[in-house]
Amino acid sequence: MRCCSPPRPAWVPTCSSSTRSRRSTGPARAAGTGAWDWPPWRSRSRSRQRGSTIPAMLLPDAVCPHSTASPRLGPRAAGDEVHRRCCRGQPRELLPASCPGMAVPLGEPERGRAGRAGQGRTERGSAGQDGMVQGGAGPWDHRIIKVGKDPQGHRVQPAPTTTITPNPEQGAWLNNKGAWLSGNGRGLTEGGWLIGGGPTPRPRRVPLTSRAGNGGSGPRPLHGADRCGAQRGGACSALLCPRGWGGGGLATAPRGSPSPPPPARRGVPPPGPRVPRCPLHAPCPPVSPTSPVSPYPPYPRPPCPPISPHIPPPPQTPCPRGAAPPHLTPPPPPGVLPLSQAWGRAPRLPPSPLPAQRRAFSNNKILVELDESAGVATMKFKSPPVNSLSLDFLTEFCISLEKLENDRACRGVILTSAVPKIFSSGLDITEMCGKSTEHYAEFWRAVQEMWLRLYSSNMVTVAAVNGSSPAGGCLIALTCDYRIMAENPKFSIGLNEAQLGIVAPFWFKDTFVNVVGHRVAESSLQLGSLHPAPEAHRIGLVDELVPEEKLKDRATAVMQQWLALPGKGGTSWAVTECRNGDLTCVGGPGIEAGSCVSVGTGGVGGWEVGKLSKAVRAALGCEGCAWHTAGRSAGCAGRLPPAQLAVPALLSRAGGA
Ligand SMILES: CCC/C=C/C(=O)SCCNC(=O)CCNC(=O)[C@H](O)C(C)(C)COP(=O)([O-])OP(=O)([O-])OC[C@H]1O[C@@H](n2cnc3c(N)ncnc32)[C@H](O)[C@@H]1OP(=O)([O-])[O-]
Repeated sequence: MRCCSPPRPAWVPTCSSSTRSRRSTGPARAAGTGAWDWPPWRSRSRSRQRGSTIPAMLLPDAVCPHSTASPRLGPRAAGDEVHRRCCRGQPRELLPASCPGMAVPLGEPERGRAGRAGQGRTERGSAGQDGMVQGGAGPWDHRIIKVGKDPQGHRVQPAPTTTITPNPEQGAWLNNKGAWLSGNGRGLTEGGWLIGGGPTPRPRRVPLTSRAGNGGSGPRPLHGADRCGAQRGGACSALLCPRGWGGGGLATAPRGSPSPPPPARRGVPPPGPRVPRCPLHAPCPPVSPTSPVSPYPPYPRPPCPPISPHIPPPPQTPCPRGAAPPHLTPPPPPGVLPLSQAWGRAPRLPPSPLPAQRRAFSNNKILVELDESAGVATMKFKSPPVNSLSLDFLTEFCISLEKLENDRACRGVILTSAVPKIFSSGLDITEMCGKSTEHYAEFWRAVQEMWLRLYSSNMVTVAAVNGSSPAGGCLIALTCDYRIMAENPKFSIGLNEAQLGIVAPFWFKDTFVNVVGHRVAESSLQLGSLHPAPEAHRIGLVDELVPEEKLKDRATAVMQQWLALPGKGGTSWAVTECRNGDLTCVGGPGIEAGSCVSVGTGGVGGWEVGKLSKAVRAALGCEGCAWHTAGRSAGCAGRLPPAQLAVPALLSRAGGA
């Protein structure tokens, strides 16, 4: 603990009276009382300033209580020692009168020597100047009075005395406020003012061994070594050391001596200890706990956590991307678990097939259901009571068929009825009587358009006849590629126009002949027969009979069979287009587009060229075509002459069938 250290004003000089007493000549204002003639600029003359100290001998010589702590030492020595330790740095007037240190001079007085003008440099030994460095009694007690000159040498108003404290451990200087001081090469500065001392150590100023090499073999003689504070009993101070470590700056350090410490930055402690600073003297004593070494208490660092010798593995987290599908993961070797099981994760199931995408659209007459995965559409007639082929029905039929034609996902169409026991009753009789001519023309164009579109469709067409199908209904079934009829004797099918007193158009007849043959067709057409399902199957009017409940599945199976053939739907016939009365083959499997050119004017119906005679094919100019279907455009259908006249006329022009 520190004793005798009451607080004092910062500007009050410390213990300077005793150090000045020996050489001062001026009278003391309050001799024996400890009063000070201070500050010096208040004195009338400089001589009075220099003599305004109280001789230490005049201080009361009492017994310091600290002297009892050192029985080995005498009263004076003990008091000196105690004062050095405990009472240093305190003004005399604040010390107790009983302290023997009051009667003990605190070391040799160090008077500043006037520096050269303009440099602000002060050196010891020049008493009576502004700068004054006073060697303290202890290693940390060095008092410096501001020189009263700015770094440019101009005389300025002196500032209060500043007490600096060297910190050998940290290699820096502290003022009495605990702030770090810096040096400018000519002395320590504080706030830009030179506060005394000689040149302070510069950064990395290596001992001048090179100078020794230039001027001699050994180190240069010490300059002012007798004034070294360490030799006087105190520790070496860089400021007071005559060897240049802050004091004289003229000596050369011996070889191998440690480098001088870099100048401490204000507020930034230099790294690492710097003792000893003087290579000639003993290391500075350890810092006394009572010394104002560092204003900052040691920062209590928290203890480091114990290091466990075993570092547990990180927790296993499932891979966000998951494992590869099983079908892509090679099977592990025998006896080795797959990674999915080793990681405790269930294997990923194979990707399920895409759900069947179904689309449906309907109108008032027809319901269309398209299975995109199968590429098959189902057209269900829903025009009760008998699915008669009215103008509206035919129009809706053509629109729905065209939609499916343009849909690349559709490759086949199954035609069936949503009306029980009735597939279609044929042409709507009400459309053919009591109407205008324009209506008749429109109706017949619609009938021909329906037939042409269905006959020339690139899609596979399968008729699932699930009810009676007379006349026009039979034509729809005959136009399809395949006919499956419900095995019900009550359901009948055929061209019965003769029973109505009308003649079936030639394209009705030709389509019928193409299916059942000429003789059967001739007999059936002449009689207008309706053939029950078994008979229709027997004459070849339908391809097969199946129970009604299996009609849909059978139609689907037949469709898959057809779709499995090469080419879309396995169509093997060409399509021609009628332009200005000419039939032009627009292409087909194995047939070059434009290779077939028709003859004559006027429209014709459709034929399968293979079914035509050689003369007809020669007349059409398409002998090279194995299969030929004519007529597709509406304009062609509009100019289509009556079938009864068209075919004979064409055949007669070609030279007869
Ligand atoms: C160049 C010309 C080419 C011509 C081609 C053709 O297709 S010509 C066409 C040749 N087509 C035919 O000859 C078909 C003849 N019809 C039949 O054979 C039967 O009606 C059936 C077997 C289709 C259904 O028998 P079922 O017992 O289940 O039924 P149901 O008999 O009780 O009749 C119910 C209702 O439907 C009515 N209606 C029927 N058909 C048509 C029609 N086509 N139209 C309009 N309406 C028709 C019928 O009048 C009745 O109406 P109502 O009196 O209730 O107001």
